[in-house]
Amino acid sequence: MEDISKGLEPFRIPIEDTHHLGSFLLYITDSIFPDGTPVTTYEPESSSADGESDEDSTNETYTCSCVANHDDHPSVNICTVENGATCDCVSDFGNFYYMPSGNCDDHKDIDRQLLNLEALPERLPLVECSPICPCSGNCANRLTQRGVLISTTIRPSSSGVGLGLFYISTTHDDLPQGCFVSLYAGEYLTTDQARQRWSNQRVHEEGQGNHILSLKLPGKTWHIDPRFKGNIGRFLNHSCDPNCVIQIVRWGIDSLPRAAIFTKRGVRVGEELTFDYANASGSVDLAAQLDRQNVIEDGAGRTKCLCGSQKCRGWMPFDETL
Ligand SMILES: C[S@@+](CC[C@H](N)C(=O)[O-])C[C@H]1O[C@@H](n2cnc3c(N)ncnc32)[C@H](O)[C@@H]1O
Repeated sequence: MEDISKGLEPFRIPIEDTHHLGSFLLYITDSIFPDGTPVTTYEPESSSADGESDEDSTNETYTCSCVANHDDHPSVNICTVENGATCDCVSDFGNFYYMPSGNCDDHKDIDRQLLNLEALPERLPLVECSPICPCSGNCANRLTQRGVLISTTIRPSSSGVGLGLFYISTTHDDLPQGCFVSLYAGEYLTTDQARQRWSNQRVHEEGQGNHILSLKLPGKTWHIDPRFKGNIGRFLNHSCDPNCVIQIVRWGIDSLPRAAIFTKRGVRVGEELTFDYANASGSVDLAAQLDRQNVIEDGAGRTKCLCGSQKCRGWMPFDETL
């Protein structure tokens, strides 16, 4: 079977059905701007082109001095909670990753880190050491920068909603809660660009589905569109009772927010990985709001949800700003 990542991820990601890839053109491991520039090159400005204020802006690049501590902490995992006082990133923003005792899935040679979801205050973005921090690439505060380290495959979803992403393993070990699955990588769009794409698609490609994930942060919304260029994140279907959750993560405080997918409970071998599309900002607010409104009575213009869970709200969440 073909590896959808074409060797770009640490392990092969077989795809069982290449005939239903729709508009998908290119596998990328991290997001890009529509002109192909990597989002790692983003430099915040005091005001943005689409007129929204950018509260995240700063004129100073945040620098981490972890390298100064290499002598005291020769271990590669220098940026841990235990060594937090010696790492600017960890002392300022915390490190919510921990190493469980024992192995947790098929790649037993990997030191698997997990996210402590219970300890993380809701909506708080994770801040990892940045790719240019002088600590080593093996630093314990860079979990989402290492690619997809669990075994997955893409195959038709049993709920009949096209392709989906499934956890596979030869060892029959469940994935534990807090396991990093992948980023939701795609093209970063302004709100105007996202609206334009969505309206074009509705006119010319009806039925192809909406892949745009909107990250609503205070004062700023970023849209990630993996329809043409993306990673395995684009194959996770929506469930009203999902086994994964989206968590906002920054690779350095002044970087763009990325969307990272983590398991929110244990996942059995063969299970499809899903998240709640209403949860894209890392918050339970919208999902709770949809429950209160009982959107089942008001489905105009929405897609019927086929997640099949007992908690199904009836309709797919829809971003009204698009
Ligand atoms: C991000 S894609 C997910 C992957 C998609 N199934 C595929 O084959 O490419 C999102 C689209 O999948 C479909 N979808 C995902 N979850 C669904 C659900 N619970 N009910 C109905 N359609 C769903 C919708 O068409 C949605 O716009």
